Amino acid sequence: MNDAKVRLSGVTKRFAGAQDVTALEDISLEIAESEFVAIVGPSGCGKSTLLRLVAGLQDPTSGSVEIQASRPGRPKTAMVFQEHALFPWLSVRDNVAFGPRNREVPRKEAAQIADEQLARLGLGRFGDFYPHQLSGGMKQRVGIARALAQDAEILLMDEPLGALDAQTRTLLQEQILELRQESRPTVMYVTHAIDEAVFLSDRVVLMSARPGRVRDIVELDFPVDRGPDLRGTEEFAKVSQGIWNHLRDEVQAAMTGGEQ
Ligand SMILES: Nc1ncnc2c1ncn2[C@@H]1O[C@H](COP(=O)(O)OP(=O)(O)OP(=O)(O)O)[C@@H](O)[C@H]1O
Repeated sequence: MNDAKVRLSGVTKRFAGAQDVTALEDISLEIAESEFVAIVGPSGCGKSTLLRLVAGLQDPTSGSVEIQASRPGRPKTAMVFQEHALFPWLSVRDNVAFGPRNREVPRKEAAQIADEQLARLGLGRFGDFYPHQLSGGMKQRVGIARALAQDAEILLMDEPLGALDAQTRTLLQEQILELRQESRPTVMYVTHAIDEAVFLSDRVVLMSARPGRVRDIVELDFPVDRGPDLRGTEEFAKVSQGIWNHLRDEVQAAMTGGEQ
């Protein structure tokens, strides 16, 4: 891929300690502009580590991570975490405006950006609220709005719906799909939920039990303008089952201790 937005080449990550842990081994992966790539794999296979390496929060032990910048000054990455990680002392609006304010966007403009992103997530009325006044699903939407407000080259989402109940999760999956259709961001999306990966993405990267390697990459043929009905189709069930069949051994290996 010549025009890769993200290029991971032979990335290995080891953590030194009483017991050395190889979290990731020889990961090579390219992600195109506007592509939505889901990453699934058993617990502990290094999915979060992978996102942290792309975010520049950690360095690979060997190999490289390159991000193609589209314009100077644009943040490379913005992260959405499983736990919303909002600042409790800031209003919802100020939480979302935090990224733009950090980039020295004037206060009024940053508030405007925040209000726009909150409106996109159906939270237009809640700008003056504080995080403790919101439900878990609303907080998570604020977390997503906050990441979107950073207008980063790549959106990194680490199990963003993992802590939510099934119904809220289903609704938020649909919201994320709409956001995707509106603005076509480049996304790396870690999830344990195979149906979520299939519903949202262009490709699903299947990882092995630790040390995490790319075991397979499944290309999905569903169009970007897919709707919620996709979930009820035979093809959706077939693809999801196929991914689970691939993953089952890895999940079992992780449960019995993996390689280390
Ligand atoms: N800072 C660290 N120091 C030492 N070991 C670490 C560190 N961060 C992660 N690890 C180890 O690296 C491995 C991969 O962790 P990581 O959190 O990336 O996995 P994961 O696939 O995201 O897991 P889960 O699905 O359970 O969230 C684990 O064995 C973990 O204990």
